[in-house]
Amino acid sequence: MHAPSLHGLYAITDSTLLDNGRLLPFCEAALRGGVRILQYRDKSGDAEKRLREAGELHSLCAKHGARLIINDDLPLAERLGCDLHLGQEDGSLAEARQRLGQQAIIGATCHHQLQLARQAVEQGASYIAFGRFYASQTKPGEVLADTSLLQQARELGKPVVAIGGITLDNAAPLIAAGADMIAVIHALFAAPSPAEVERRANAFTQLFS
Ligand SMILES: Cc1ncc(COP(=O)(O)OP(=O)(O)O)c(N)n1
Ligand SMILES: Cc1ncsc1CCOP(=O)(O)O
Ligand SMILES: [Mg+2]
Repeated sequence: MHAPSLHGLYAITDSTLLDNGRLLPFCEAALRGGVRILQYRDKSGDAEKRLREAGELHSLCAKHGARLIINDDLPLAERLGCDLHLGQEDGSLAEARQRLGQQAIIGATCHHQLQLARQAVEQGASYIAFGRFYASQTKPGEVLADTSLLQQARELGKPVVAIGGITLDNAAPLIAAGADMIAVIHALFAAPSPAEVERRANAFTQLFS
């Protein structure tokens, strides 16, 4: 496994948008479009399906030189040898670091609070994620974060992720304010076809060049 670059477009799957056989073709299109960090985010609670889908995505990511990050589920990440993203209610970062090892990418949700990011870094997080920054169809109830937080968070010395309602039209100010990665669900995977996912992924990726 090559050294991960925690920079650029961070694509996150959604089990509703990517149902009916769309998960693999849409994710492959995103990878063709330049995604190198993909998160498997599935809230179904169907353990068998989650194991199968995450395994398939893991192989796909390996083919494209990308990393697969599992949302919420340390045992699944451990079983597949994947990376992990944990929210504030998703278990201990320190335990995850201990079980997945020093090389694993482990991300932490810090909402709109620098203090949560400080704690996450102390507990071994590889990156710190803030948001939502805009109106999000996926998580409308999340508290809004201020763009100034991104610049402040850079002082913690870890890659900074911005998330929440990010589109091709509103991403640039977040990158300018200090986001190393922009995490996107709807503006990428609500696309009507794999070709359009690839086009959008490519356009997001170019915002970083
Ligand atoms: C990159 C990234 N940032 C934030 C989140 C949100 O995590 P969490 O607060 O645990 O909410 P759920 O995604 O689990 O609903 C994330 N998944 N990824
Ligand atoms: C998981 C999550 N955490 C904060 S906002 C959000 C949703 C991001 O999805 P979208 O890009 O569709 O707003
Ligand atoms: Mg979570």
